[in-house]
Amino acid sequence: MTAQTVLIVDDEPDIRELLAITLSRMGLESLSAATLQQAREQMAAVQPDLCLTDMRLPDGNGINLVEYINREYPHIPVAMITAHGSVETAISALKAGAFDFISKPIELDRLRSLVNAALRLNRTPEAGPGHGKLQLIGHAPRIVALREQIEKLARSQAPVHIRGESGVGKEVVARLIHGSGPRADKPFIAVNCGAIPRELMESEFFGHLKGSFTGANRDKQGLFQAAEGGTLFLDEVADLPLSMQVKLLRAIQEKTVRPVGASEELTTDVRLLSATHKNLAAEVRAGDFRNDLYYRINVIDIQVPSLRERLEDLPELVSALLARIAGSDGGTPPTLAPAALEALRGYHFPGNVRELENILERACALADQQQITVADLQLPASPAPEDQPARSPGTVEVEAAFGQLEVYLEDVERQIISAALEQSRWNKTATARLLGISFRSLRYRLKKLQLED
Ligand SMILES: Nc1ncnc2c1ncn2[C@@H]1O[C@H](COP(=O)(O)OP(=O)(O)OP(=O)(O)O)[C@@H](O)[C@H]1O
Repeated sequence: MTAQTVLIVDDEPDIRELLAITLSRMGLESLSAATLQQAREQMAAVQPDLCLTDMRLPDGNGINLVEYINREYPHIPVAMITAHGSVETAISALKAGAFDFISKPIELDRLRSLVNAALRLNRTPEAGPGHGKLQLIGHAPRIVALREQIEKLARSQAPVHIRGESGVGKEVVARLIHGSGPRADKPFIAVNCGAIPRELMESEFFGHLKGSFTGANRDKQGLFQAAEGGTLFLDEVADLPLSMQVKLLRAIQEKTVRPVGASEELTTDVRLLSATHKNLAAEVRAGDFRNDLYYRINVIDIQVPSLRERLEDLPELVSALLARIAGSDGGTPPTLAPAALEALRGYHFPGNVRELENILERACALADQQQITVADLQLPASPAPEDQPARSPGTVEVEAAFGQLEVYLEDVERQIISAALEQSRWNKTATARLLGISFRSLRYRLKKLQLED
């Protein structure tokens, strides 16, 4: 088998040499480039298995190279070498599509584990959401797009924050990101941050030593240690008390944890995924969530649509869920009478897929025959108008546009672009990606709408 090849892009010969020696000890070949231009040429000529790039290059910066590789060679992982303590660069690199980053001075152990993880990516033939038993059911355009996003994110080590109402499948998404990536054979540990008593939080996350507090009768491993090499999924992360947020931030920044009662810190290698049904940005504005932690965990942000927004998936979800329910009883799945499906279509599902699952489970128990009727569903009455979910502020006001359609549309466009810019922290590349338009198109619109700074 021919050795795998790594392209090293750095203008400092010493660093190139150090990296090349380490890689050759791992049985890998390396190529080097001192400039962006040389890197592009090498990429075209050789198509390496991994690219490691420095941030500052004589003819541009490493982020440009990350973007270029992602566009032209999306199957080749690229990692960024960042200056010590340069959080912004690391986060920009991850947002631009880098699979991971390593900071200077380069620790060789960390380099080896990064390289191994990157090379494992190319050897994960079954990679891709949906492998194994777990599946994101549905074919609505937003679910199809989400599936593609999961596949991409599975290849990266970036922290991902998953937003969405209760029961939409945020944990399913997190499990798929983990299960489709290079950490798949390592643990996936999910924790509901709202369910841990405050006084036990530190010990739950970081572990404790026997005797470190009353009731600590033996050493206990924390969640970080349990997730070592794998993924820690912080569900309902907005519910973390502020005191714990500081400690978590430190653990993420330093990649170390200290069990309660221990004097030594332990290094950790854990990918963080998080989720909440709350608006985390609003929690930050209200002072209930630390801005610095938000910035760290929300490097990539994805939204899972509510069931109301993808009702076209109802038939597929219903039959998959009925099969799942029947499977656990060992029987043949019942079917849904056409009127029952219609009734479900008219329901607003505040609890989303989880609620659908519960409704069907109850209906299966109630149904006399193999077919579920409207009565078996026992759907709650429609909520009073004041209980209905608030209409989105972006709702079209048809009459306001009469006589001034262009002005109205530009105003809508301005609001959307401003919100996207804010969400992407004014990173234009990320904003264009979020909106699904090209960078050039975004620049044109910013000028047209006078949003340029
Ligand atoms: N697209 C989907 N495909 C298959 N099953 C789904 C899907 N979405 C949700 N489910 C199922 O719905 C239930 C709820 O999903 P999950 O726990 O992932 O939701 P959640 O958004 O994390 O909820 P919460 O906010 O309450 O933690 C699970 O049983 C899950 O298997």
